[in-house]
Amino acid sequence: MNNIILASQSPRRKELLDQVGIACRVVPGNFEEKITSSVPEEVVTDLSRGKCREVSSRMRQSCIIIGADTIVSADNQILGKPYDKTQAKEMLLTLQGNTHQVYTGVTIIWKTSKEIRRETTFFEKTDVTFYPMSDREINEYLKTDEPMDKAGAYGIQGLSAVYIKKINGDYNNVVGLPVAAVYQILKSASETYDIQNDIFE
Ligand SMILES: Cc1cn([C@H]2C[C@H](O)[C@@H](COP(=O)(O)OP(=O)(O)OP(=O)(O)O)O2)c(=O)[nH]c1=O
Repeated sequence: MNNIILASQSPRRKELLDQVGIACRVVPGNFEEKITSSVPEEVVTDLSRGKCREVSSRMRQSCIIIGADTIVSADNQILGKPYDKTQAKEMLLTLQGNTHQVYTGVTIIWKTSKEIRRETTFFEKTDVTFYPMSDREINEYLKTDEPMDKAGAYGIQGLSAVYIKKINGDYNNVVGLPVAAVYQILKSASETYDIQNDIFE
């Protein structure tokens, strides 16, 4: 079982897996992302499970499917990707000068052509502290379009890096995938997998 499917259109997640030598194929999901809880860890674990199961249900060969979801939790609010620039500005005003949490939920499914053999879901949390941003800086950042496809309306890996004072936790988790935790889980699963019989021992 080494055919890995990434159930995500996020280019960052694909880059992170490529970076560490985990070869995968992207199969974009059709899962409707609805936030049904106010508890951040529940939101990301539920959405990652939904994305992963939806893609899994369409796979007809033995494979491992990875699904993920990232949100920002700040000031008792859950911030996903902004709908428009006005909402992106509101998000950045909330984050600047404060510490918030970034949660990524990950679900991994191991399946044969016939059935699911194993499913694991977990989440990682990273604290991110922003320097204060002036109104001019926020408006200039919004002109770049970088915020629009990212939870919390910023990309730590991009131009907004100049506003990040410190982080506590896994950096890659903020970018969209805690790739070290994913690798550790794949490694321990492969150690218990009986390739002859297509089962976990
Ligand atoms: C906070 C933060 C988020 N992000 C990104 C990671 C995710 O791609 C995105 C959150 O949206 P998600 O819904 O988690 O993922 P996605 O829409 O990009 O892809 P898919 O639903 O197909 O899996 O925000 C960054 O790239 N940098 C950051 O600093």
